[in-house]
This record gives sequence, structure tokens and C-alpha cells, in this order.
Amino acid sequence: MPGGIDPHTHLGMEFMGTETIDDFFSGQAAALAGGTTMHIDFVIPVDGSLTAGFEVYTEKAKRSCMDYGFHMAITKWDEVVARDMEVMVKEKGINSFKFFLAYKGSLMISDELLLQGFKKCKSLGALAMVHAENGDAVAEGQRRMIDLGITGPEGHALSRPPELEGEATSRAIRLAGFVNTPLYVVHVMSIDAMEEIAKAHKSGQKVVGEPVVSGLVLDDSWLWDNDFSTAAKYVMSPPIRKRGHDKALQAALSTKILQLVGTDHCTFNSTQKALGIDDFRKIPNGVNGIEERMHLIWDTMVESGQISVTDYVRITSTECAQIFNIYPKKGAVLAGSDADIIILNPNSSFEISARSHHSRSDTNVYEGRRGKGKVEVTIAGGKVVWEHDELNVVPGSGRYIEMPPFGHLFNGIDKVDAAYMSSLHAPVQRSRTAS
Ligand SMILES: NC(=O)NCCC(=O)O
Ligand SMILES: [Zn+2]
Ligand SMILES: [Zn+2]
Repeated sequence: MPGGIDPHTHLGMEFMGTETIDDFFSGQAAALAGGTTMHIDFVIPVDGSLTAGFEVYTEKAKRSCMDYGFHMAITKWDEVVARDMEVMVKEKGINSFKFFLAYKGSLMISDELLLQGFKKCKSLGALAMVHAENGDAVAEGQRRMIDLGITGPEGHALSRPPELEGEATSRAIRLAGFVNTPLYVVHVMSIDAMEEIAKAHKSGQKVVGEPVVSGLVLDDSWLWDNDFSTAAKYVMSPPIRKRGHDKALQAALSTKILQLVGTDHCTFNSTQKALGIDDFRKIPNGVNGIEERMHLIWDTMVESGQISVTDYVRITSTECAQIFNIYPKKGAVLAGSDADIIILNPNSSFEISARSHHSRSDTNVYEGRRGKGKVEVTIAGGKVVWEHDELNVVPGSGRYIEMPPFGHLFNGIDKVDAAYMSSLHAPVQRSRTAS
């Protein structure tokens, strides 16, 4: 089948006072060992500058051993940012921009900026993406926990409940509807957010929902573990939710309410996580998954009978290629497509451990998990890079994949706009006379 495409990763990302332990080379090597042959990473602007951010990430990605693309985060708004968005789309191969509604005081943006950003995305044919949590309410929830003396990792989950994810998802969907531009909701972690997406689909709105592996297969119980290091490794945002959300997200994936699976691979080792030993607000947010995604999704979704093999290919590869407008170069095994191919043996089994994984992290949130379905061979760009449990990767061999604007989600947007414009000239307007 076609190699996996991970739509959501953070390699070499500077975040919360530290930098992810996996860079482009180690993260990609891990990905290839798990059957993923392309990923799309988020460029974080430097002091709000998109061009400086793009340069920094181009440099970071130089040691790539796997193909990759870029999304770009928008963290402030002015004329320069608006112009640079155009440069990113027209000259740099970026066709998606992420807006953070959380991380108050660092990445978070206002609704006013969100609206400006949505309008600009629409005019450029670029997909708007949101991290949907209400950042003001999260800050309030965090203060509440600290005042109550709850400083451990469980405070992370308690301070940002699903309601805050549901509210921000609903707000982003409604504002994207107001602008009439397609929306991509990253890391959908709760029933609350998923139901907002389902509602939007019922009204015909183009909204993509991306669950991530951690949300699909884990629950929040580990955050209450007595051992700080164990609990802290599960801290990510939005938080991993209580049991029940995982199963509901799986069901939504199988019924196409949610469309594709990412990882949000953003790894910090136990020393880095210990930055928050006295205060959960300082624990760097993020979990692993780039190597485990293909295995865990096979086992959880196909082996359990919830989806077909064809759907597995769609949610791990093809859908991503289509949404980001690089199909059939990627996401397909066809004449003319890139030779990114995996052989997954459904009768073979996998076991996950930090002792044997390829990430640089000393922990793994899926430690001890076993299941059916193992990627035995990975071919990237026509070269066998994973076979007999051995990697054969070369730094610098990965290519930057440019992603053109106006993907299929933009089909028909102009017609909806035209219908809206003509509705403004309703009979009452035309017949009104001056008094
Ligand atoms: N998700 C997370 O906890 N870390 C990565 C940054 C983000 O995607 O919000
Ligand atoms: Zn996010
Ligand atoms: Zn992320």
C-alpha cells in the first residue's frame, strides 16, 4: 500500500522553553521504521516573521531522510504577515496556515486576527487550520488548579476540560462559515469537538477533522500516576481525555465524521518534561506517535473490524494527499506516483517500547502495547529504507514537497459566495424607496 503520510508533526520545534528531542532526521527515521514516508511539519514564525521562520525550518530540514512539506503557523497580524502569507503560497509551496486559539501569551491569537487570517487564506486558496481550545478559559482553569494546590500533571487535564475544546471548535467553525472558507481542525481530542464537526457537516460546511493516535487509543488515567515522570509524558494539548472519548473518536473516524489521522509527534524526554515538576503549566506539551501511528491504527481500526483495508489507506495516506493537493504524486500506488510503498504483514505482530523505538526520547506513551499488523518493508522514493527490522537511511536524501493552493476543498466556494451576494439583493431591498 502507499506509504503513510502524517499530516501533523513538530520536529526540531522550540516550545515551552526547550526544543523537541526529535529533529528532522531522528523523527523521520522513526517514521520510516513505522511505515510513514512523508510528513507535514509546522513552521513556527520567528518573532511573528513567516519568512524568517521558513528559513529556519528549511535549515532544520536539511538533514531530512524522508519527504516532507510545511504548514505555517500565524502568530501575529500586520501588513507584513499578510504579504508574507502570499509569498509562502505563491513562492514557497505552503498551502495551509495554523491558528492557535490556545497557548495564551505565546502562540495564541485573537478572534479578530483569526477572521483576518481566514479571509487571507480564502483569497489565496490556502487551508485554514485551528488548534481549538479557548486559551483565556484555559488560563483561568490553570489558575483555579494552582489556587487549589493541584500542581501535578493531572492539573493539566483538569484545567482544560472538553467543553473548552468544544467551544473553540464551534467558534472556529462558525467564523470559517461566516467567511465561507474551508477549515481543518487539528488534533480533535474530545466528543465535544467531534460533535461540532458533525453538526457542521450536516449543514454542508467544509470542515476536516483530524484525530491523532494518542486521542484514539489512550485515556487520561496515566496523568494521575504517582510517578511524575510517567504522568508527565502524557501531557499534551488538548489533553488526552477520559475513557469513552477514544472510542467515540474511533467511531467518528469509521463513519467519516473525522477524515484522517495524524500524530502531533512532539517529543520531549523525561529531563525536559521535568521542567514542570513543581508546576504542570511548565511541562512541555507533546507526545510521540510518528513511528507508532500506522501500527496502532491498523490494530485499533482494521484488526478490530471497524474499518476496511481500503479505508485504512485513505485515513493514513490518500486523504492527506488529496486535502493538501499533492495527490496522486503522494497517497497512491499508481504509474507516475512517487515510489513510496510499504508492505504491512497483517499476520505479524508488533510490540512498542522506548528500548527499541527509533525516536531519541527515553519514554514512549505506548510503552508495552502489542498488536497485530507490522510494517515489514518501507520503500521511500524507490529505495528500501526499512527491512528485517533495520533502517537504511541517508541524511539529506529527503525532499521538500511543494503543495499547490486551491485544493479540492475550494471547489464550489465561489458559487456559495455568488449565492450569498445575490441573497443580499432580496426584493425588500430593491423595492425600498427613499422617504
Ligand atoms: N499538542 C501539543 O501538546 N504540542 C504540540 C503543539 C500543538 O500542536 O499544539
Ligand atoms: Zn496544536
Ligand atoms: Zn501539533
